[in-house]
Amino acid sequence: MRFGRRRLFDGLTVAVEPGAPLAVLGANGSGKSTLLLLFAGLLAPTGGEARLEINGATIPARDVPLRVGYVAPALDLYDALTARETLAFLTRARALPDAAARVEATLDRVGLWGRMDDPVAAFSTGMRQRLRLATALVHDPPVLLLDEPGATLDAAGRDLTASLVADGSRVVVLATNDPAEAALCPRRVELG
Ligand SMILES: Nc1ncnc2c1ncn2[C@@H]1O[C@H](COP(=O)(O)OP(=O)(O)OP(=O)(O)O)[C@@H](O)[C@H]1O
Repeated sequence: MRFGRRRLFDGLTVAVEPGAPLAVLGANGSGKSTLLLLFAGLLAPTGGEARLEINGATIPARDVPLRVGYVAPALDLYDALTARETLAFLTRARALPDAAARVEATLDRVGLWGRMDDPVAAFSTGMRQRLRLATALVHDPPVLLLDEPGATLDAAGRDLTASLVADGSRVVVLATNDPAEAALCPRRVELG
């Protein structure tokens, strides 16, 4: 992957098992966010291809959003929608079953049950981050890509991200500069 003449990484293969989350570490600008964007299929590599394989099967590009939950600080939310409407939109876009119950259970999981009918415009920074986590969880993906998930969260919110990272049923990749978050992961890769 390159930006102009700056090469970030080349020929990188990462195998991550459920129950053994991988921390992606490195200085500011080393490429952590870029790597997660590539994994999420949200950025095309400048050369070659980025491929996501689960149990040896390559996931077609169009299916990657269904198999991956992605959270990053820059992920935009729609201010005009409520939290419930935000997730309802995603359940429709992803044609998910049991949409109403799924939306409510997910908002409960991230601690937004009591505010689910408030517009996102009225949400605090940490509440927005909790809603970002909800957007990554609502389709119950086997892969979670978390870019600095706890940066704006309170203690309960950081416990929530810790429980997501520790969830042995999912493949988790966590990009972070926070040593406490990194310590949740038994495996690490250092960029730069
Ligand atoms: N859209 C872009 N255009 C040009 N350069 C970019 C772009 N996105 C990222 N870069 C460059 O790629 C490098 C890696 O950026 P990236 O955001 O992946 O780093 P990071 O490790 O996540 O940093 P941080 O710890 O600050 O979040 C930086 O040098 C950055 O300037």
